[in-house]
Amino acid sequence: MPVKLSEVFKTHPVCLHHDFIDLYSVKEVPDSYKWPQVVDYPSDQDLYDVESVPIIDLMDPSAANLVVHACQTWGFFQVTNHGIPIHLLEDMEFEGRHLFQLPAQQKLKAARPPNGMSGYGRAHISCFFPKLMWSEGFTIVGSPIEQARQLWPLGYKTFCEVVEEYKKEMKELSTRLIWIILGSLGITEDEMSWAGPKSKSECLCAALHLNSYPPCPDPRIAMGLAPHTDTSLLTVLYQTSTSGLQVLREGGRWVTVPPKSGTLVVNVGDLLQILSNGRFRSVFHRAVVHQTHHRLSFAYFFGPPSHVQISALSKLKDQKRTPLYHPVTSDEFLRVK
Ligand SMILES: C=C1C[C@]23C[C@H]1CC[C@H]2[C@@]12CCC[C@@](C)(C(=O)O1)[C@H]2[C@@H]3C(=O)O
Ligand SMILES: O=C(O)CCC(=O)C(=O)O
Ligand SMILES: [Fe+2]
Repeated sequence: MPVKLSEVFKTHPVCLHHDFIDLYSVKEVPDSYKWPQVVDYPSDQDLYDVESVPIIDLMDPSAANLVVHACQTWGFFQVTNHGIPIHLLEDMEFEGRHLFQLPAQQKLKAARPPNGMSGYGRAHISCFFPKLMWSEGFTIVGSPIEQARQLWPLGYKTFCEVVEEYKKEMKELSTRLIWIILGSLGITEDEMSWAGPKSKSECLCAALHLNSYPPCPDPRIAMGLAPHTDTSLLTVLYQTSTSGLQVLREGGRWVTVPPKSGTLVVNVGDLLQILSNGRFRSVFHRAVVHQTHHRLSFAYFFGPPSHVQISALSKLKDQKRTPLYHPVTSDEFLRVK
């Protein structure tokens, strides 16, 4: 049964108004936010971790090989020389802080409706966990104007301009990265025209999600964003200078991805795992919080058009590998997930 993305969360509405707590004003972590076993939150030690997520210079002649290797071994990598102007990252950070610093009552005016995708609210996965997460989010699917108008009836223009520019640049970078990866599998643009640079922007499914993690009185017992994998082909993440993103390694160890100015984090999503028949892995990650710093991150989820069925690429099947997953559209997949 085909289902729209917006309908997926309908039966699990994340209703904010009933039990809304303004995380910026609480002095102690309430019981509903206490998680067991959030032990290894980032310490200085983690920043010198023996193993770390690869950092790849996209101008390096061997960048393509490094990207493919990172997708196979980590499912995560950081990129430098990615072509996104630093001033745009700074502007986005400024606009993000501007948004989340608004009074709670103002932010709630742009609350995501129970059956919607866009707007202010808790993480969409929140309803699947027994405890609440120490974060707030703002999801943008399509134009941000409607929600931005609720937040700033007179001054919404700059926010929208910066967001539109950011989305445009993110789409270009994601397209470039996905073609590095597909190219390595021997896939040509004719075989997958929907992912090609010439494909119309409205064809592709993309969502921009702004995460905000307010300072937390006791980060050892709170969880910013619970362990999850992303429902995308690729995700491109900008994180501000406070660390918090952690990636799960074999053996259950969480490795921190240290923020580096001007660097972007890229990770493989579930749909690329399906498309690559398990060659590239969509890896669990989470975000922990900080006692004094307000951390932000912006995730751009790059996906196929919602009607396109994703299945193991035939070139990979030809190599006598049985398909590991059923063909699925992104909407169906999100519903099942
Ligand atoms: C296109 C997407 C991808 C979503 C749902 C929808 C809009 C917002 C995304 C996030 C953003 C925060 C983590 C996550 C796990 C969440 O709760 O909402 C993501 C989820 C997913 O990757 O599944
Ligand atoms: O805040 C972070 O670093 C992680 C965000 C994330 O995983 C997401 O938005 O999907
Ligand atoms: Fe994520």
